[in-house]
Amino acid sequence: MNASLLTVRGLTRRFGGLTAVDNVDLDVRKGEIHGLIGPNGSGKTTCINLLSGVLKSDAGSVTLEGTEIARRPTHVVAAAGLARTFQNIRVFGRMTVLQNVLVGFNQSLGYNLLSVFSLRNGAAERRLHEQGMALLEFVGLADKHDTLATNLSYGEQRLIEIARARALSPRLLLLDEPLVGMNPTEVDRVVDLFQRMRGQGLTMLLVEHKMRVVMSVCDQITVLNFGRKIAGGQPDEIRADPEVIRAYLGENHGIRKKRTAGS
Ligand SMILES: Nc1ncnc2c1ncn2[C@@H]1O[C@H](COP(=O)(O)OP(=O)(O)OP(=O)(O)O)[C@@H](O)[C@H]1O
Repeated sequence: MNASLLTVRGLTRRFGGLTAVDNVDLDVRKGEIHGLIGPNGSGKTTCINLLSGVLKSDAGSVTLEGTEIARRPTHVVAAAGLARTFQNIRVFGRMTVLQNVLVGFNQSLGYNLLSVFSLRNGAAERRLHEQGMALLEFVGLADKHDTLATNLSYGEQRLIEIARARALSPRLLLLDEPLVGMNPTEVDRVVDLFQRMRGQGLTMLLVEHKMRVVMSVCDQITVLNFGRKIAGGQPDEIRADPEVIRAYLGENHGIRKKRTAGS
């Protein structure tokens, strides 16, 4: 069994009288794709926001390979090796695809944005350009590197986000509903990408409602309901868990219909 990369104990966050994340424990092992699932409003995105430093927890510890990152600012968490994508796509529409990825390097290496974009000077800039192109090659967007991001499809913009997150050279990548709004071909493409990223040793925590995908790509799954962890285990165990079926899987087919677009 691989060592734990991310160890979460007693993670708790309240919004007024509502405990959105309630004493959650989570272990994400090195090299695995770990699914975080549960009904709408069960606390998944709040968890991702707590882990990535976007929100501060009220209680609990979060360690990434031994480094405590709970309640630390986002840039400190990113520097510790945690990157994320967002439920609502965040690309810079008026920048080219490559420039969007280079922004990721800017965050990770402390490069000055101007020097990142004036890719004409020294060897460092050329190297950066090559690394950005390699990331685009990996996600299948190299031929569109010079296109404005706004002109790409929804699914392709999601790939830009993933490439940009990888520019941080993360040890753990948090993916918050990366497949929302994608057509089946795009879904298959991204699932293949996840598998190739795992093949390269990248560890991922995946929040996703598409159970076909979760059950086929995840090594381990944690299930939340009303902010609490109700189950954890391999896909087969989760699929057969009566409480998970009652709380979530039994009604899963209706979930996407109830949700509003892009939420
Ligand atoms: N900023 C906030 N202020 C108040 N309540 C919030 C806030 N963010 C989330 N909540 C509440 O916390 C609970 C958990 O929400 P969260 O978005 O984490 O659930 P989720 O499992 O990600 O849901 P979904 O699958 O719909 O994305 C919900 O009841 C939600 O309304």
